[in-house]
Amino acid sequence: MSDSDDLFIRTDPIFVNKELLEISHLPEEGRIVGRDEEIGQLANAVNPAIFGQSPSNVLIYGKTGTGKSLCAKYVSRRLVSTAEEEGVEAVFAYVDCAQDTTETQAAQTIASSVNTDDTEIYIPDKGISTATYYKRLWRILDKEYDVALIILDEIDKLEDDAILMQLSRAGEAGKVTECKIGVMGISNKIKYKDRMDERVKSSLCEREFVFPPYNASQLNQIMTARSDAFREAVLEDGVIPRAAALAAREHGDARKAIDILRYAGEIAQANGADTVREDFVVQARERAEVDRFRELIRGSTPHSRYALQALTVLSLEHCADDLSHENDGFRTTRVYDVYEQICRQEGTDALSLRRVRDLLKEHAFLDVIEQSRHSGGSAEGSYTEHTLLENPKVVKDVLADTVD
Ligand SMILES: Nc1ncnc2c1ncn2[C@@H]1O[C@H](COP(=O)(O)OP(=O)(O)OP(=O)(O)O)[C@@H](O)[C@H]1O
Repeated sequence: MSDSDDLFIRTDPIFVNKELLEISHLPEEGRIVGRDEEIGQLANAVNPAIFGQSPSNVLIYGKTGTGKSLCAKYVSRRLVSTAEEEGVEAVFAYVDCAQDTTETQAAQTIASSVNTDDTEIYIPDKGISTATYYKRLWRILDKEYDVALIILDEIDKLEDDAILMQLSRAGEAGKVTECKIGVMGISNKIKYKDRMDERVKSSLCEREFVFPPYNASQLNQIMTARSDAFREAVLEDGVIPRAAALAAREHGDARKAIDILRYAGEIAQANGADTVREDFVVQARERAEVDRFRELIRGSTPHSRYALQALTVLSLEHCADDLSHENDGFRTTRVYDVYEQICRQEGTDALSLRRVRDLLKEHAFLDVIEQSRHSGGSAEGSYTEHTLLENPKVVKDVLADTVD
């Protein structure tokens, strides 16, 4: 090959604006689809901030990829700009509690994100006590703002409730006198609230919202709103409807629907195809599923993974027996027996049957497994069966890869 030959393709034949399909991409207002009602409700809860009054504390629940973080940030941004028009100084801070799991880290993140040059208050990355971070945070808030909204995303990942207690009581306790504080907690754990301290619960959960999974038509609109990521005429007509139908049937997760679309484009690229075809969507979906599953598992506790591993062991044995090709379920007590064996192998104490039942429920909530109630007749009463929704071999590999 001579130097005058082209070794590289000079323009991307498939994508023209691929950022629109990246995970980190935050859609603008016009691209948030199908969440008008939820956005309206959230806005209503924090609306008092515009009159300089306390916003309600809210807790947002919903499965992964249902737009919780997106809508919380969107409403907060709009609140800050509308408040400003009304002469109210508002601010919002976003904390990813999966990153900032300790009280100190979360307090540091909030303080540094609301800080301004004018305060002349210094918030170091580390090296000062939690109490000092709080003191500086309260001073900044009182000095600079009338209202502060604190978004705590993946709130269930916090080590304890300490910061929730501080934030929800700062006004009452007289630590902050000028600034009103509102907290927006976000979680995809249905059981999260049960773990909260009663006092925190009563102040933090003034309003609760559940974001439902997206249906096929909403996913279709979400993807269509980003189809300008592709070059003109590259996306074949059936691609988005197919991706939307698959994603809606499985989980209603917008992030994964968008991943499927991006992967389908990448597969077209890898195949040197001129267009993105419907059959690429099916391959893309498989890749997106493994990714999705890996992400769901990464955030879970060791015991939550052992419970899942137990169900995987049973499912694999069942496949090996080849009793039937049907995906049969396993009763909680059977899963629990295998879970206990796994705990012994791992050298850890098993949790109670009740806790393991809750862990399985969390997996069901996230569509990793499916639960069904059965009636065993008058002698036996009713019982629950658990079925793995993913391919057990994939689950096994992903679990084996996952370390804390
Ligand atoms: N209604 C929507 N319109 C447009 N894009 C959306 C919508 N909902 C979600 N998305 C896209 O999916 C991504 C994931 O959404 P988001 O982070 O809000 O989900 P989440 O419910 O907070 O999920 P998780 O619990 O996993 O954090 C967003 O960054 C956005 O790109």
